[in-house]
Amino acid sequence: MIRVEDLVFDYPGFRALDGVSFAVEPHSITALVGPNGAGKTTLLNCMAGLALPAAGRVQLDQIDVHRTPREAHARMGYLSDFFGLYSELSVQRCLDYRARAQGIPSDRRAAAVQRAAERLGLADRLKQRAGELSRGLRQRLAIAQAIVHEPAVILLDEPASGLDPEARFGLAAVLRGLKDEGMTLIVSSHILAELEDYSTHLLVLEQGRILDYHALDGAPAPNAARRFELQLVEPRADLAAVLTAAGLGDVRIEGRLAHFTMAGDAAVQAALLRRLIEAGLPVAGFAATKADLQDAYLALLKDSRARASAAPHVNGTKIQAPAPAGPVP
Ligand SMILES: Nc1ncnc2c1ncn2[C@@H]1O[C@H](COP(=O)(O)OP(=O)(O)OP(=O)(O)O)[C@@H](O)[C@H]1O
Repeated sequence: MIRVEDLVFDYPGFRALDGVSFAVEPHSITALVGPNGAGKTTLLNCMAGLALPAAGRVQLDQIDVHRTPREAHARMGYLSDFFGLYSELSVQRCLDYRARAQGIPSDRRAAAVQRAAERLGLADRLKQRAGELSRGLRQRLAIAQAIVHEPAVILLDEPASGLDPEARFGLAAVLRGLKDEGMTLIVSSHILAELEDYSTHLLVLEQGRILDYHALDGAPAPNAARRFELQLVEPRADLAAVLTAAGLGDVRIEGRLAHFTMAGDAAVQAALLRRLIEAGLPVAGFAATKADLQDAYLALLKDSRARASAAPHVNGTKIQAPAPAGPVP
């Protein structure tokens, strides 16, 4: 659906994207994460055709975004991290204005405005001025503007920034809803806890390069070790010994809770549970724990930085002048 190939983007004297390649599946939500300055906004700007890369290309279906940007924009919505709204216009006029800008014919415009407002939960605010809306509703209006032309893909740069927990929760539901209706979303954010709730893929960028890109909702590999939590009715002094004797890895005990890793399918889990009960442990609960996206992300960055500092030459983000030809003095 979207294919990014060997993308390189330079600001004067500074390489912000360095050989970025990935492909986005249709009807997915890709969480784009990375430290400040990693290149997320630059990547989204390139994907939206708003910044021209020094090398590489972005394709939306078969359309080259930089060669035929208008064609691409007809199928794409984009929300900048610093979006502006016409605060004196009503919600309806804001959406109508954007619908006109997108070239939606006049006989379809009112329906497009209504549909976008409904999708974002703004149908009862159409007469209200944009400047009177709360921050959360302004964010929704900005997204409604970005999807008024029913794009297949929407790129959102930090849509949750500045929102309170309730508004962020509402935004997550909106994004899930757009995906369920068939859109493909790429969302940059620093709020990993929420991304985990609605994203299907995670793309980690650091210093202009992809550090990791994987699906979040896929079933774990059959033999992959997973983390489990065991709850007892009351603490037991022999808990660690029983778990270690059962061959479990990375055993950690906190009162009546134990965490450990193990590989294996449901039959292996059932056998372990039977063994624990036969050992006399008062088991109150036993389940695989959800992977913590934030922990995984921080571990990834730590690992990458450790590798970078160990390497003799880090591929720096400063653009180096080519080495002069000829003998080295
Ligand atoms: N106009 C510019 N001129 C020079 N360098 C720039 C310019 N805009 C961004 N940069 C640099 O490019 C790098 C990538 O910036 P970008 O804004 O894409 O990162 P980001 O991951 O979106 O950061 P943040 O999470 O802070 O929004 C940063 O080091 C930034 O300082």
